Amino acid sequence: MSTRLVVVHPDPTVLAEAAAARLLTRILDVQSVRSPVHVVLTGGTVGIKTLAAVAGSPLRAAVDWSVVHLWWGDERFLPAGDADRNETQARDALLEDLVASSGLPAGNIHAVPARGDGPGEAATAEDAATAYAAELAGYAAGDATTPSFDVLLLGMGPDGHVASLFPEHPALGAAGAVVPVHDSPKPPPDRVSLTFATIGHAREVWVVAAGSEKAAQAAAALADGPVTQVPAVRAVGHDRTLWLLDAAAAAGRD
Ligand SMILES: O=C1O[C@H](COP(=O)(O)O)[C@@H](O)[C@H](O)[C@H]1O
Repeated sequence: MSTRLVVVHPDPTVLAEAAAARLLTRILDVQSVRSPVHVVLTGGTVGIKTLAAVAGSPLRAAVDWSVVHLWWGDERFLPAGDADRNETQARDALLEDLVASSGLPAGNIHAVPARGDGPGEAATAEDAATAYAAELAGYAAGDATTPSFDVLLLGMGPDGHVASLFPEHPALGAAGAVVPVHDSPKPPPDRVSLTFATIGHAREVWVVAAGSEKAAQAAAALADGPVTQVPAVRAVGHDRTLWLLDAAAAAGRD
């Protein structure tokens, strides 16, 4: 049975530091029993702040990064290196440093293909979704279509979206592992996202969110509101779901 825990931190900086410490400890714990370790990263304010906190943590030296594989829950379908790509922000905050100084193989970074016509790039969000799904399938066991992610991090927007699964959007009900998303209400309009089926296949899902603008939707999700209005309600891990909030984002709860 899946369990849920809500942890509230005083402010976004403490939240990011605590999430980073928790993430590094989770990787270490998993490495004690199996390898490789599969982690899904998120974009967004707290997601990137968490990666910056990992970069500055002494605990990162305890991890064997050579067996850690990094994925994304969603991506903005933009050219490689675009500052708005979740991949670009994660590389700048942490990943380039891990490759340069901590033994993370560049090949363990599994980004969603960028928009373009070069090697490894995709002409459409559909092509990017197909390629990303194939990459995921290559690391899946048995009949699964994706790895059993050890941790899947998700930010949450003020509208309650997670990954690129927005309220009232057809992608909410998408089948398969990965879905191309068009007409996103938050720019850019074209995106690629894991589906809820894939998110639910993760052993642990952690939702990280800060700020008073998130309070109403965090409360609605924790009160099991309708997925069409508050997609974050479907952010549930197979074994465990963690909600890591700052006090402002937690303030809407009873
Ligand atoms: O566009 C996105 O937004 C969400 C949340 O971002 P935030 O800045 O409000 O924290 C993020 O989780 C998602 O990965 C990203 O593509």
